Amino acid sequence: MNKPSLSTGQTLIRLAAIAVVPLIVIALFLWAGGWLTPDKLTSDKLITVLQKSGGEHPGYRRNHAKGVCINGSFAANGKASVLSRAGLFAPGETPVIGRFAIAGGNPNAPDYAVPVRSMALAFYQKDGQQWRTGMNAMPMFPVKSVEGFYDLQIATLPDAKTGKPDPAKIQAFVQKHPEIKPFFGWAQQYVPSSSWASDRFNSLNAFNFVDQAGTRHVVRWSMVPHSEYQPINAADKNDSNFLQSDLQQRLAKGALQWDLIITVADAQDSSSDASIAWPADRQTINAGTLTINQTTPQQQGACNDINYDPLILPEGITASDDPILNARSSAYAKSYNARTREQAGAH
Ligand code: HEM
Repeated sequence: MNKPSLSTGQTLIRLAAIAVVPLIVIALFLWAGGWLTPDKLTSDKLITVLQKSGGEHPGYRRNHAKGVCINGSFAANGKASVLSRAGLFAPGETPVIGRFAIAGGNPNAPDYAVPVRSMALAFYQKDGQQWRTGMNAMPMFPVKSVEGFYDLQIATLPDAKTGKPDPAKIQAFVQKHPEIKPFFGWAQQYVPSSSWASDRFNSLNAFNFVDQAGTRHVVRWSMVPHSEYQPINAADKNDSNFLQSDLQQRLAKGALQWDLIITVADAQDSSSDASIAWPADRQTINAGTLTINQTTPQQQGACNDINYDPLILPEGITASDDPILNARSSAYAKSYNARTREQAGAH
């Protein structure tokens, strides 16, 4: 049976419908590639600005580039199980592979030149799930947004003429991101310790702990050192790797320990703004003790192949609404892909 032929109008409508499909596909590609939103802060932009600030160092992390691997275990006392059903909080031991580092993208920076230090940990639960966390030795993050982080890198880039950050740019930054004032106040009076062993490391970002009943608790956490604080001294400045030397000397004498302290938010505490420290009177729970007994150079150590993505979480811990968490996750993946590709010799 012959089909009735289409009128010119019907043919045009059908052709237009067919053309719409590839146009939608092209638009989706442009959108996914960021061409429709050139001002959007992508992980590429974050990594590029970190490289501008720390320099190009193929094979190294794009931030916290200088560090060492560490090994040990976490002994849980069971007390944090009221907040989270994650396996690692039940009484018992969980092996840990971690990393100490100093902030910044320069793997050759002298240890004394960088006041901010970090501890990153991967906990390996019996059920195969992992908890990865990166903590910094500061009480609050300088900024509350990803844009703030990006702007801060730009504002603190050295001026071509003076070799130092331009005070006018810093002033303009503070006007746009006034939340940085408490951080500057802290930094002005802060005297770094003479050892990673005596640093207190803080999650800064908030997360949710989820208990057996499915109830969420907004928390932050800290690793609080057993070793006593000693301020950095003149002799430390003679050794550009004094933190690594100190760590080796201490571990030769015995293991180092920290308590994992969980801080529970009150209703008025922000879960999305890491630039605000929560008041000191908040409920805390000591979840157990971290013991570190071994260190290895990062290039040969197990931590080299670990991306301490803060969103790798076991059942019982979930991300908060802090927008910095997603940005961290995607920037760390970019950095990880770049450095492992470079280490494999494929530039
Ligand atoms: C938008 C904000 C941030 C960006 C773009 C960013 C970016 C990065 C990048 C690219 C790395 C290197 C990752 C790798 O190659 O494995 C890194 C490392 C690190 N960051 Fe961030 N970061 C941000 C915020 C934070 C915050 C809020 C903390 C809070 C504690 C933090 C703690 C750390 C730590 C501890 C490391 C070292 C991890 C390790 O030893 O492997 N960062 N960051």
